[in-house]
Amino acid sequence: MADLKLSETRDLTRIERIGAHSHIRGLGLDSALEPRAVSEGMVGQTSARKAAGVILQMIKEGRIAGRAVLIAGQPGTGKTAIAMGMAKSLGLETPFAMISASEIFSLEMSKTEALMQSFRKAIGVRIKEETEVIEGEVVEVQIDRPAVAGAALKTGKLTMKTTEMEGVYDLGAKMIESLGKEKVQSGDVIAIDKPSGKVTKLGRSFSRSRDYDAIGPQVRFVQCPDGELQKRKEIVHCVTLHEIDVINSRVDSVASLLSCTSGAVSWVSTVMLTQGFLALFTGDTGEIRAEVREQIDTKVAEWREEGKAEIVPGVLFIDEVHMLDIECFSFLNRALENEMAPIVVVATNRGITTIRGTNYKSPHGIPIDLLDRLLIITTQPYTKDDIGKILDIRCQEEDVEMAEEAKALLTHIGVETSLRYAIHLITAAALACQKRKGKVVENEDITRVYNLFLDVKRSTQYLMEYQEQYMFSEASIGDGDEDGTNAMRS
Ligand SMILES: Nc1ncnc2c1ncn2[C@@H]1O[C@H](COP(=O)(O)OP(=O)(O)OP(=O)(O)O)[C@@H](O)[C@H]1O
Repeated sequence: MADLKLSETRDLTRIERIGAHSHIRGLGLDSALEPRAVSEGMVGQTSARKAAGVILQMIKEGRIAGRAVLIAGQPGTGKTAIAMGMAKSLGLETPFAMISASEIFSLEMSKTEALMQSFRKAIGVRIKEETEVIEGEVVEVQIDRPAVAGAALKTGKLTMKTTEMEGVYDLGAKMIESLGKEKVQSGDVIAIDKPSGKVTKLGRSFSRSRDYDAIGPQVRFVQCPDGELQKRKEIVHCVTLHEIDVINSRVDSVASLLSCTSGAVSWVSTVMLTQGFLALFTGDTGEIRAEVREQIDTKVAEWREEGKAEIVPGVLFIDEVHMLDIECFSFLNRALENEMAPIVVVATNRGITTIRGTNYKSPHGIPIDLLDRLLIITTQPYTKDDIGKILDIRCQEEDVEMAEEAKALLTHIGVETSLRYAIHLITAAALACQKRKGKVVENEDITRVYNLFLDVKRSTQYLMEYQEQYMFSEASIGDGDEDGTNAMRS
């Protein structure tokens, strides 16, 4: 059964999924943070990209925390794309958490708990751990075979050397097994992690390179290490505060975390190793008790003081931020004051609107006091040229070959309707093309799908014409603006 599941997973992962933003590979800036016209999947929107680049630089330098940025702009002007670009440009070690504000309203946990979890997913902890390793060139592996099979456990001796010294170590059955697994022989340069006994083959010693007439391309030659055989080495683990929270609430043994003094750091890695990172993704997390978090924060603060850990403030992106209510906004205000807070990037396409949970209106539906804290970046509507280029990139991303004429028509549709609608038509037109056994998407395919699927303007127009036939229709013809969209909203 387990095997079956595994092979199913493999099959599934072979299918490459194309998401709305999969063509975005960064912000497309040069080293001076100047936006390139078309780069890393990004087109136009130069001033917003440049501003995002400055924020990114602040994050990378890691010195500031608790700043908040608002990306405001009309629908489909690339707010989420810019946030994705920021995420892609951050190194793997800087956490990036992304939520849509509506996600925090659930019956399973309170809104503020959901927000708190998102905050802590965006705060990284780089934990440094010292471990002892034995590193050197193997001179000899000598295994004493028991006279009678199975009579006693195998024992043996391992002789290792560096350029300066040589040492002999007694081997137990477990070590013999590890060395056997790695096929360790004399002339190999190996490292043995002392606490776990894990053997890593670093390569073959240069001094042995003449031993062979023919050497396979996979053989790696390394220098015989110098200095002591036994060394202390630093290992770095990167986890988020949320991951530490989850592990602790799972094993429910903060006590074990707290009881570790010198070995506190290795406690994290031991739990990671024994429970595995996968443990983090299974089942519901539920609410995490405040005292668990408090204790973890105290412990992390201690590690920081001892130089064993560093905080890496990441990015928390909250899309559709106008969906948060007044309680959440007040939570955000306070959470941003915390010295470990991540950079919070929020986005909205709303104008002046009601703050959820109140009767008051405010720009973007965000209370003025929070708004005052935000660095505001605006996105601008796209030019025809930009739309054409984005559609071109999307065609490449979706592996769709499109005739120049058809691209021009699609760009025109994008200008008249919306960029999103035009992007959606790419896949549909490619299917229409496939159906007529064509290889290249032509005008006829675009026209076909344009007539099959309505854009917002035509859909509204249709509603205005046939509203009597629909239930509970309240709009009268004169209600709307030119294209009737206001009437639809009302
Ligand atoms: N400058 C850009 N370069 C490349 N692709 C872009 C750019 N701007 C937007 N896109 C693409 O256009 C589509 C719509 O953009 P996006 O979802 O980022 O808009 P948005 O401003 O977040 O919209 P909304 O306000 O409706 O959430 C996405 O597929 C996005 O990747």
